[in-house]
Parts: sequence; structure tokens; C-alpha cells
Amino acid sequence: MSFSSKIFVRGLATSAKQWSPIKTVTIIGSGLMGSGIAQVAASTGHKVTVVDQTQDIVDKASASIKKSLSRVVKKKFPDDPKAQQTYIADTMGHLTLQTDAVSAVKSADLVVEAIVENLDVKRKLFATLDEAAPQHTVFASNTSSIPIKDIAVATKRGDRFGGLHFFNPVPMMKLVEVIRIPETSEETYNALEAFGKAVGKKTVQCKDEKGFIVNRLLVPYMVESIRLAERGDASTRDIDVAMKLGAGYPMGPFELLDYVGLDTIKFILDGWHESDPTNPLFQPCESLNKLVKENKFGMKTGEGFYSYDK
Ligand SMILES: CCCCCCCC(=O)CC(=O)SCCNC(=O)CCNC(=O)[C@H](O)C(C)(C)COP(=O)(O)OP(=O)(O)OC[C@H]1O[C@@H](n2cnc3c(N)ncnc32)[C@H](O)[C@@H]1OP(=O)(O)O
Ligand SMILES: NC(=O)C1=CN([C@@H]2O[C@H](COP(=O)(O)OP(=O)(O)OC[C@H]3O[C@@H](n4cnc5c(N)ncnc54)[C@H](O)[C@@H]3O)[C@@H](O)[C@H]2O)C=CC1
Repeated sequence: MSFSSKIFVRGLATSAKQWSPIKTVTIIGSGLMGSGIAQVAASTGHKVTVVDQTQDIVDKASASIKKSLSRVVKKKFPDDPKAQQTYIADTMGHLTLQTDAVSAVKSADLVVEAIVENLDVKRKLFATLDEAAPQHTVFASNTSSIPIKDIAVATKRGDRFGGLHFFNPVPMMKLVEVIRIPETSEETYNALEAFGKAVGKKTVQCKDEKGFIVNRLLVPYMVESIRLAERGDASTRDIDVAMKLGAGYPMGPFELLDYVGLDTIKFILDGWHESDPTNPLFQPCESLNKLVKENKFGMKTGEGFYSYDK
């Protein structure tokens, strides 16, 4: 059955809001984002296969999904240990973790890529998957900063390609940005949007422009916060307190910088600066560069703008 006839036939019987043509999902990359996306997809009844490079990595992902689920169920079923266990077992029962990407996409309706933020590596992966996946399979990248069109050129399925940008921590953050490139068909866009809703997220639509919506606004905000501290106008602590209590943000900019990873922010800023060198919002940032040079990436290395117990 072709993808389009699946949508048409099933779409007649169910409401557009709840119904998604995506039932079987393969997530490539089981790091921070891939494991979170896998978790929310599995817990909403999708059949999910997660792929990473080694058995050790997928074992760690499985453990981190279980840990995250145990936090979720405490809130979802506060006084019902049995329901907590059932929810965790059901979700884990929808998950398969493996190391072979080619066999993992053979029956996928959707492939979500969440591997390292490197264009060449993403292109190489998608070129391989394009050969292996069935005709109807939709491809999506979770990239933070690389244009979707630059990744999609590695495949012959631009019409079945788009962006699905989730947020960290995936189980908690309620948004998915759905990104279309000019080639993305209406049917593909609708399927991606329906999948976002089916995993319990609010979706927003965005063109394939730098940073989409959230990162296009957040990156300059974070960099401007660093510049404010660099000028000595206020301390990092006070800037964080100010933005939490004065603007209602759950984390201050320096807490968020350390949480996301300073290496990641630098990578994004450098890339945008390279492609738009005169844009004042994308100018290099001295103290960010210094911390990254010293391998102080934030929470994951134990030190960034703040220090953390490892
Ligand atoms: C940005 C520039 C460019 C970067 C480029 C790369 C990034 C991207 O492309 C896009 C992004 O993701 S940007 C980052 C977006 N994320 C944010 O802004 C997070 C902001 N922080 C928060 O929302 C909360 O602090 C947060 C929800 C994180 C934690 O809440 P709290 O601060 O209150 O801390 P907790 O007390 O530990 O947690 C509160 C409740 O959340 C539950 N929880 C937290 N993490 C979880 C996880 N991983 N899995 C499951 N449950 C989780 C936790 O259970 C807790 O619930 P309660 O027990 O009821 O308190
Ligand atoms: N960290 C964040 O806050 C966010 C990251 N993103 C994007 O999501 C993607 C993944 O980011 P993270 O999960 O943070 O990275 P991560 O470093 O935690 O995980 C990446 C995983 O991909 C695996 N991998 C690398 N090459 C692979 C390949 N060829 N085949 C299979 N697995 C491979 C790695 O072994 C690793 O486990 C990136 O494109 C990033 O820009 C998007 C939203 C938020």
C-alpha cells in the first residue's frame, strides 16, 4: 500500500487531529535527543526501533529511557505503583534497540535522525537509508542548526523529507517545530505534523531558515547575555535571577547555556557567522570561545559558566 493511499483510507475513519499515518518509527542516534524522542514515541503506542553505533551506547540509552520513565510515572500515577510499572513495561515493550540502521528502516513509516550535528555524517547516513527504506518512508532530521535542504540533497526523496525539531528534555518540553523545504509534499508535511501531535506535542510550522523559530531567537539572546556579563553590566547569577523572575523563564540564560552545552552553542554560532559574517547577532563571543577551548562545556563536563558536581 502506498503512503498516500494509507492516509486517504484511514483518514476517512478517524479525526485529523488524533490520527497519524505514522505507526512504525525508526530513530537513528540514541543520545540525549534520540532517546527522548524514542521514549515519547514508544509511550504513545508507536512501534519504535532505535539505532546507534555500538551495543554499549544503545544499552546506556535503554537505561536512560527507563530512568526518565520512572520520573514521568511518579507524576502521572503518583499513588499507583502498579500503574507505574505497567506504563514503564508497556513503553519498553514498544522499543527495540539495535546497531544496524539498514535493517531498522525496512518497515519504517518514519525515520527520525538525531545523530551528531555534522552535515557530512548526516548526508552519508541518509544516502544509505534512502537505498534501504521503502518508497513510502518519510525522513526527518532533528538538526538544531543545519539547513534541512542541505541534508535532504543526499536522498532522492525530497518530497518525503522534512524537519522535526524536538526540545531538550524531550519528555518535558511540549513543542515540536515542523520544518518544510520547498520539495516537501503536503502529504509529508501533514504526516510529520500528525506524528508531532500523536507523541503529545504542540506543533508549529516553520520554513527552513537558520535556527527555525526557537533557536533563531534563543541563540542571539544567549549570546547577548554573555556580552552583557562580559561588559560587566551584571553578574551571570544576577542575569539568571533577572530572567527567571522578571521574564518568567524556567532557567536563566547561563543555566540554559550550561544545560545545552557551550560546545553546541559555539558550533551553531560559528556556523551561522560563517554563512552570514556581517550579521551583528552572529559575531563570535570571546568568553564562550575561551570556555570551550578549556573544555568547559557546561553540565556535561562539570564546568561551564558554573561548576557542577559530576
Ligand atoms: C538554545 C540555543 C541553541 C541550542 C541548540 C541545541 C538545543 C536545541 O536545538 C533546542 C533546545 O532544546 S533549546 C533548550 C530548550 N529547553 C529549555 O529551555 C529547558 C528550560 N528548562 C525547563 O524547562 C526546566 O528547567 C526543566 C523542565 C528542564 C526542568 O525543570 P526544573 O528546573 O523544575 O527541574 P526538576 O525539578 O529537575 O524537574 C522538574 C520536573 O521535570 C521532570 N523532568 C525533568 N527532566 C526530565 C526528564 N529528562 N525526563 C523525565 N522527567 C523529567 C521531573 O520529574 C520534575 O517533575 P517533578 O518531580 O514534578 O518536580
Ligand atoms: N542537545 C540538544 O539540546 C538538542 C540537540 N538537537 C539535535 O539533535 C541531534 C542529536 O543531538 P544530541 O542527542 O544532543 O547528541 P548526542 O551526542 O547526545 O547523541 C548523538 C548520538 O548519535 C550517535 N551517532 C553518531 N553517528 C551515528 C551514526 N552514523 N549512526 C547511528 N548513530 C550515530 C552517537 O553515537 C550518539 O549516541 C543533533 O543534530 C542536535 O543538533 C536538537 C534539539 C536539542
